[in-house]
Amino acid sequence: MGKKRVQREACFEFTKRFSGTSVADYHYTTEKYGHVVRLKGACLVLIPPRLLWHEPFQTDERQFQPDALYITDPVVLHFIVVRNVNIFEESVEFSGLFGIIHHGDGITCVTGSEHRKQRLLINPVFTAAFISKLSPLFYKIAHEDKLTQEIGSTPSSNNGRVIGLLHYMSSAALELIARGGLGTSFNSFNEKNDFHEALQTVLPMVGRIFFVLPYLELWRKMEPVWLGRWSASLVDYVPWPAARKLKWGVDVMHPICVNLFNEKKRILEEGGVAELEKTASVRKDVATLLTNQAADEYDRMSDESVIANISGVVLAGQDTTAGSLTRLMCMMAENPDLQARLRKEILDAPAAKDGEGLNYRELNDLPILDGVRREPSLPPSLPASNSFPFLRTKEDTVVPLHFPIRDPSTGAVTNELFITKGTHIYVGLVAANRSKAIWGPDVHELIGKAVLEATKDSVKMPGIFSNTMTFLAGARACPGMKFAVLQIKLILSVLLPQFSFELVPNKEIEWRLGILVVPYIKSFHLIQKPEQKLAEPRSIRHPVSCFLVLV
Ligand code: HEM
Repeated sequence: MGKKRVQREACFEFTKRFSGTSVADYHYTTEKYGHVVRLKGACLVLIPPRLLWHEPFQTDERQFQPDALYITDPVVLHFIVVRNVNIFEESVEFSGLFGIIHHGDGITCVTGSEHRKQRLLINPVFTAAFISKLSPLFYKIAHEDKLTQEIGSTPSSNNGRVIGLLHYMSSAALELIARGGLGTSFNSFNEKNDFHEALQTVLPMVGRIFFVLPYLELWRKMEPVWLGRWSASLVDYVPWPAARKLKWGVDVMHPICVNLFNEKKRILEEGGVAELEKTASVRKDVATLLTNQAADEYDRMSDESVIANISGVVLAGQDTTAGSLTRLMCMMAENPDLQARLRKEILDAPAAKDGEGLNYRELNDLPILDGVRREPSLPPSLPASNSFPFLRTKEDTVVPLHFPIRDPSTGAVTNELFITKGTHIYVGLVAANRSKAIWGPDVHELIGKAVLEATKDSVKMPGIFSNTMTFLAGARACPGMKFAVLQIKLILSVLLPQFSFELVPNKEIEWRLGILVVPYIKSFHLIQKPEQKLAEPRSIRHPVSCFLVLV
């Protein structure tokens, strides 16, 4: 058997695993396939995208999806997401999808100077100094959570109560982003809440419409505008439940974001900046910054982009945080000893003894809590870059490698990688966080405090968060990182002293990969519809198929 064939089979096997169901499938990819993996493209396309899209796929236009690279090598990642963002641009799949979900060019779908402008506008409310002021509000909301209210008031039986934790975490995260980031409330703790349901619907549905993703950007920019709107209205009649559900979610989300913006704008026009700032929990928030922009026309964002950003921040900040929190609680349930140590640490903190919530600084002073939230094995809850082409190479480029590659056909070792124009790049967030070569041989066992030690010795990663790739790196790194970390720490500090968490006996939890990482329990969906049987995950050859059918 020729070496080429072996390589092809390895690629194929990896692709099959890549499109597998469990996040755990990713944990050993670097050990098995290395830190740069070529993913084989999918079937031949009937209508070449270049006939439909003005910037055609360059690598192999005969394929519906061309070959792609799945990258976890630290030096390559640094080269791609930090140093050369102009060469490795966001893919049309990404901008088309989020442009449609948010009805406009928000931060998630613009590039270059427009992206920089939008980031500069929202950055001031994501600094440590600013976020630290949010802890009293977060503490109040954590106490309003149904989890603390309902379960806490139920007389406890010896056997405890079985709960779908993600649902509670999701409501709390939505309310935190609403009140902390937008100066409003989405009544997130109400049982019947269309907005909440819409937010939880859109991303899972994307997995079912993956093969139209390359065309969404073209569709949303379609002219005349009425033609685009008219064709969108037809989606309600197509015999394709996933597309209809996605449209339902977007149709519910959009007017709520429009109303929020109009209300803020009205307050600004009638009462000026002082009145607008009264709507924010600490004088400023994302909504006030976006509504009250500089007068300079060049620096201003269109109303459409402002609304898209309001919608984008809610979507980006809600189920990501909820997923991470639930994953951490799961980890606590799997490690009762760690859970007990963390509980003691929180209860022993002076402020906790006074019956007051811990503030930003006090939370940062707790070493076990800090170690736990740095957990590299914590799957990033938004592995978007694992789910569909994230970046596309704009020109032929030679990229340096940290881990050399051996050419299977010649045996030659290379320290550089030639990436051709048009190649799709997946940034392997999950796999990079679990690479033994990066973190050391015990990466799969690292929990809690051990992480702090491991961070010191590990290979330098470009990620902005504790050497992990969880919040990405570079110009597109998550601006909400500090916001998310405060939420996570604060909610843990409120819940752990009140509850002890255990896994339900005989029910194995599996974390599965869609656009978000979502927990499943045996054959039941853990989040919204426990009564519903889990649909079989769909798996085809191309990595794009790693979207899972979640609901
Ligand atoms: C644990 C929770 C979170 C995780 C793991 C996370 C992770 C990420 C990642 C990996 C990206 C890059 C996505 C991509 O371009 O493919 C991102 C982007 C983003 N995140 Fe987060 N995030 C979290 C929480 C939040 C929160 C709480 C907010 C807002 C308050 C937020 C706002 C955003 C925004 C606006 C972007 C787009 C940035 C841009 O394109 O420039 N995220 N996040």
